[in-house]
Amino acid sequence: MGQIGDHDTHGLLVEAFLQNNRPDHVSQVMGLHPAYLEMFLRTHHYILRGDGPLPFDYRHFIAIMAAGRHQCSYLINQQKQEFVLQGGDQSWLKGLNQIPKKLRDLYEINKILAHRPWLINKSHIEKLTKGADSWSLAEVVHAIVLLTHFHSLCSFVFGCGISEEADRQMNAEKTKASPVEASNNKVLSSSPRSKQVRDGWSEAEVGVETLMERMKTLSERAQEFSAEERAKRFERVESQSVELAMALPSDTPAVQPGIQHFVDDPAFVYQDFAKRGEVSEIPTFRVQDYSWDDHGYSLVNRLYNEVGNLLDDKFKVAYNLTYYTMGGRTDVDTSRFRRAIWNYIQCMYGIRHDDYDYGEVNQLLERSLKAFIKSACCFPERVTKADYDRVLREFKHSEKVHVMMMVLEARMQAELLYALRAVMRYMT
Ligand SMILES: CC(C)C[C@H](N)C(=O)O
Repeated sequence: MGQIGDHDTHGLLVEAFLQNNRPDHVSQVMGLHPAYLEMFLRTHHYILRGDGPLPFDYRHFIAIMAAGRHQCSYLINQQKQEFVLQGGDQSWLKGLNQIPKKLRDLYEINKILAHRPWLINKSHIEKLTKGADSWSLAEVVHAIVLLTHFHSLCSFVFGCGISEEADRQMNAEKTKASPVEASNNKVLSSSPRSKQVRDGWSEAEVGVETLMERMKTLSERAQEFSAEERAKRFERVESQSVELAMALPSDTPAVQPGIQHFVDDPAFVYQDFAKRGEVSEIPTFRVQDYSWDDHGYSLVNRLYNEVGNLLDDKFKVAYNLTYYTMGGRTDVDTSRFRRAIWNYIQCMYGIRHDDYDYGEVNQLLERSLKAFIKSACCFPERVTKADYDRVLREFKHSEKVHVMMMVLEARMQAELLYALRAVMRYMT
């Protein structure tokens, strides 16, 4: 009596979770776009807590492995708590060498999907589904959805400066410094870290006025180009993205001691699709041959009940959401700008929309914005709050968050397209 038994510890954890994590930082920031937040949370809760082939402890551990690819301690800690709440075996939290072989086997596609999704092929799926302790196809699809969801959520977390704010808040609580109000303003407040100005990031921005003029001109003279010209323009944007890498900070932070047991082969990182080198027989991924709408969506639905629908709703909101505003101006048709962002993101993963003129990407997205988007997508762990503050200066916070939300979704869709195509090829 009076002792805290296992059951009580469990109760305390539940309580702590409810108090500390709801609403968590991610929901607060996404709350700037309620229509999107709703779709996001529906999927998030369903894949972690809803009906599905994978046991709950597996789901949270997969989330931890995924967040580990970008060293996102914020998400890792959150998912560790949930893992414990679900009664997960705590010895797994000692690291990857303590987990069942079946989970360990997933690590290969975790790595590939996070950084070079074009490398996934049907043999990866085959390996998982054959032999002792193997995965069912439904389980593989559930795992793929979890992996891609958490990889891209890392982009959002770092891209919006959420992790720095969460860390600061934790430190403040530890040292009993002034209580940090978890308001949106605070979450997005400026960080003292990383004051240095990086090459290519500091270039003067063209500004909203010019951007609006360019969008207008583009819609007035809707030009038709030949298929070859369109392909060439795609390749140009792709190879320019390689040059952009020069301007990017190349310092991957060393993996923090607290999470390194969840990270294997941290040196495996994004490599430009255009520089895929020896494996260059890998062709550009053409959306006309395999698209979310026509192929991915139904495959997910078939193997993992309703999830195709949930993802579809989420992609649609992310792609179509608009307030017809731009940096304080109203009644603006922003669709060209938003499409340029979405297609640029997928271009970095070698995905081409055949009917799109990639020349628009260069007209509408300036170098500093491209560099920021590329960082947030491919190297989120390198993005600092200061980077967030420096880009898109004339835009509102909610608009920057809007861009990050597109980064999350376009990236997730890109990873999913490659993964699902591999599943489809394995099945046929
Ligand atoms: C990303 C933003 C420029 C989007 C814009 N505020 C819109 O409502 O469409």
